[in-house]
Amino acid sequence: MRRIAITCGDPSGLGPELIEACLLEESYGEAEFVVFGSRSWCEKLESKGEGRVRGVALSDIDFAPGKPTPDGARLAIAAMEAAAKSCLDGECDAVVTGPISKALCVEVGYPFPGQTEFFADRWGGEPTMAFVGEHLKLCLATWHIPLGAVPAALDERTFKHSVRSAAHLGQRLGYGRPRILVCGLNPHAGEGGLLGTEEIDRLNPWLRELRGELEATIEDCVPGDTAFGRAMKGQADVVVALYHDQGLAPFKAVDFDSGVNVTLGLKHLRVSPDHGTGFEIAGKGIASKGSAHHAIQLACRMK
Ligand SMILES: NC(=O)c1ccc[n+]([C@@H]2O[C@H](COP(=O)([O-])OP(=O)(O)OC[C@H]3O[C@@H](n4cnc5c(N)ncnc54)[C@H](O)[C@@H]3O)[C@@H](O)[C@H]2O)c1
Ligand SMILES: N[C@H](C(=O)O)[C@H](O)COP(=O)(O)O
Repeated sequence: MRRIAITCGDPSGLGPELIEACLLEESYGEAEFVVFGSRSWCEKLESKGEGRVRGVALSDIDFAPGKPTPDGARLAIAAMEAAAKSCLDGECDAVVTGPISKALCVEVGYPFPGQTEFFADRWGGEPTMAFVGEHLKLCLATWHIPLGAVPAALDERTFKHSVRSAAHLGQRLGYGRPRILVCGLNPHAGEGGLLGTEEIDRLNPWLRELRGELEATIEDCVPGDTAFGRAMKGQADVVVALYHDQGLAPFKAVDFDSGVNVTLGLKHLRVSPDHGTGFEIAGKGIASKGSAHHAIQLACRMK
């Protein structure tokens, strides 16, 4: 039996209502859940959860949907802290996080650009930000850094780690020898050096070395503008994108409702819906619970 920790995320965002809808309307087999959030939310989920949900109340404030506050950001951080500890203490096996506002969290003293970096700090390990959707599986080589910093950040260790993570993700998802497409950094993967030389100078030689090491099929860098189309046609199992929007623009266009953000490489599994706080639609009953549902499902099943 798996026990899954679930954080509320920003209590004025979509997290609480979507987690509530999932836990009270969907079935997750034998799994049990520990939810971290406001007292009123925890008590409601615990009372309606038919013995499968335990609530850990971390604030007595009733937060209004769509009206984010510094206290809400503090609760979001406290929930992450308690959930991370629940895995370290052996009480829970994995964490599902509700979406937070990074900007608001930083305003109240949070020192990380996202939740991936928080869990890496608390649990240890070398994280990879990955996404699993109905149609696409994606690993990012770099994520929460300015675009201008990407070329320098793509050193041998970072680049190879992302491709190794893609091979590992493919294997965990059941592709025996995953086929991996790695996007080039430059338009047309450099067009033979005409549009940039990182592929020729560094990335393709590193891919050649990885071919000898990994149980995976890996081509030289492919143009980023066709990699995802090829994956959609079934020509690849996992795509590696070299920076945030190269991967997440196509991924969210195609798999927004089924997409799960998966943090690989840490001591425990952490997953999240692929959407953000959605403050403008919070509390209106119009948000889709698809991504949150898939995130909880994956946490229950992925070892
Ligand atoms: N895992 C996370 O913690 C996480 C992930 C992404 C973004 N964020 C944060 O969320 C905040 C808002 O970011 P954003 O506006 O770029 O992204 P967003 O995902 O919150 O919203 C993008 C668009 O999708 C819509 N949307 C979001 N979730 C939806 C759902 N479940 N059903 C239907 N429509 C939905 C929104 O209304 C909006 O139009 C930012 O502070 C960002 O940092 C957090
Ligand atoms: N980069 C993610 C996205 O756009 O969906 C998002 O910011 C969440 O990142 P963390 O899981 O690190 O919070």
